[in-house]
Parts: sequence; structure tokens; C-alpha cells
Amino acid sequence: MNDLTQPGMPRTAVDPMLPLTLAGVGFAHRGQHLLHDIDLRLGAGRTLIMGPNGAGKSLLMRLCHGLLTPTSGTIRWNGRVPNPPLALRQAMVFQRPVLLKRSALANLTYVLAIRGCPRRQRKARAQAALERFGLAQLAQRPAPVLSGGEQQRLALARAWLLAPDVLFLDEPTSALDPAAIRAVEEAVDHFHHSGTKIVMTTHDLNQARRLADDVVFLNAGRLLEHSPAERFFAAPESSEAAAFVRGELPW
Ligand SMILES: Nc1ncnc2c1ncn2[C@@H]1O[C@H](COP(=O)(O)OP(=O)(O)OP(=O)(O)O)[C@@H](O)[C@H]1O
Repeated sequence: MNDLTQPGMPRTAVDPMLPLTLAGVGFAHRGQHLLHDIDLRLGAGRTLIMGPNGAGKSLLMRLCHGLLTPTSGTIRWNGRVPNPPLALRQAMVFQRPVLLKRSALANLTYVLAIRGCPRRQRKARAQAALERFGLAQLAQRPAPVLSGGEQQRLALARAWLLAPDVLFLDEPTSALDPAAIRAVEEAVDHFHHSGTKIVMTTHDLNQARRLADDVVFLNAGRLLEHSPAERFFAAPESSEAAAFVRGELPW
């Protein structure tokens, strides 16, 4: 199997994944309702999911990515129910990326191998990805000893090799210094400009202002607002979102 397209060239044009639509999606665990009746339609561009701690942002992303199954409602990708081929066209980067205890380079050649990339192409493609994300000098360094920012970029380089149509990022910069945050934001830009749909959570209002095309605002497991970013920041509809934008809702 050689399932990889060239990184930076999502297959959206030939076989669109989007829109992603959620209808009446809920998630309950041990009788506790954590997400309630979410209706949402996401098209292209950068969607930032915002809201206070415990609002359900990560849960919502995990449901969209297929790591969890809704206990009510439906999720559709351009009308299709989630299935393994559609899952392969998505990637997710976590706040603390899960990396192999091998070199940075080996983390990348491994993912190429399991996606069926011919052995002779793996090293060059992995090195190109390391270069793109500013990690070329660190190719032989074991991934566990990389700094937080470097690990994040390695996780992004790995996702880049998968050429995802959709990339989910769960608080990818929360523990990083300003230079590392900028590097991750540039990396997100690479994806965006190559046509990858971005769905990302952040607690950083300034980052959301820099990156967002549209904002999904959650509070206590409910979707209170989904608006173009400009409108969300200038004139939020709900009192909760207005307080949040003023920095008054607790994180
Ligand atoms: N797999 C799970 N099973 C049961 N409960 C969960 C699960 N994942 C999250 N929760 C609970 O659901 C609620 C929402 O969690 P979630 O991680 O989505 O919040 P969040 O908005 O991402 O918060 P934060 O900003 O703190 O990261 C929390 O109360 C959490 O404890």
C-alpha cells in the first residue's frame, strides 16, 4: 500500500472531506452529560475552539477525529459517516505529543513505513519534513530529550508527512515560550496554505485573533456560538463569550 499523497497536497479537490457536520451530538460518561446537543458545520479554513477549562473543547475534537464515539447525534464528513479511509486523511497533534523513543528522524521514517512509503524514499522525505519545521540539526537526537517546542514541531512534521486534509491541534502551544509559539504558528500556516483544514483549541486569545477564520465557543458542554473570527471578537453574541473575550471567565 502506498497511501501517501505528496505532503502539502491534500486530496480535498478530488474527494472533498468537508463540510464536517455535527447534528445533535452529545457525549455522556457514567451518566454525566459532558457535551449537549451540538449542531455545527465546519467548512474550509482555520477553526479555533475556545472556552473555559472543562468546557468540552478537547472532547469535541476527539469526537470529530473519531477517537471517541458520540452517545447521541451524528457526525458526517461531506455527508459520509466516519470510516477508516476517512480517518487516514486526518491527523491530530496533542498538547504533549506521543513520540517514539527513537531519533527525530526515525519517528518520521516509522510513520512513512507504516503508511506504505517505499523504503528508498523514506529518509529523504523525512529529512525534508525536518527541514521544513526547522529540525534538520536535530535529526539524530532522541525524541524524548527534545524540548517541548521541538517535540511539538516534530509532531507537526510527522503530521505533515501524512498530508492530512484535516489537522486537529489540541492546545499545541500551551507550554511553550514565545519563540516556540511563533514556530508552531508558522507550522500551522504551512498546513493552512497547503489547503489543510485546521481545527485547533487554544486558551490564548491573542493567538486566536492571529490565527482564526472562525471561532467555536463552548461553555459547560454547550455550543454557545460559532461565528467568523472578526465578529466573534468584535461583538460576541452570548454574555458568556463576551465575558470570555474580556478575560473575565475563568480559564
Ligand atoms: N474520555 C472521557 N471520559 C469521561 N470524562 C471525560 C473524558 N474526557 C473529558 N472528560 C470530562 O469532560 C469535561 C470536558 O473535558 P475537556 O477536556 O473536553 O475540556 P476542555 O474544554 O478541553 O478543558 P481544558 O481547557 O481544561 O483543556 C471535563 O469535566 C473532563 O473531566
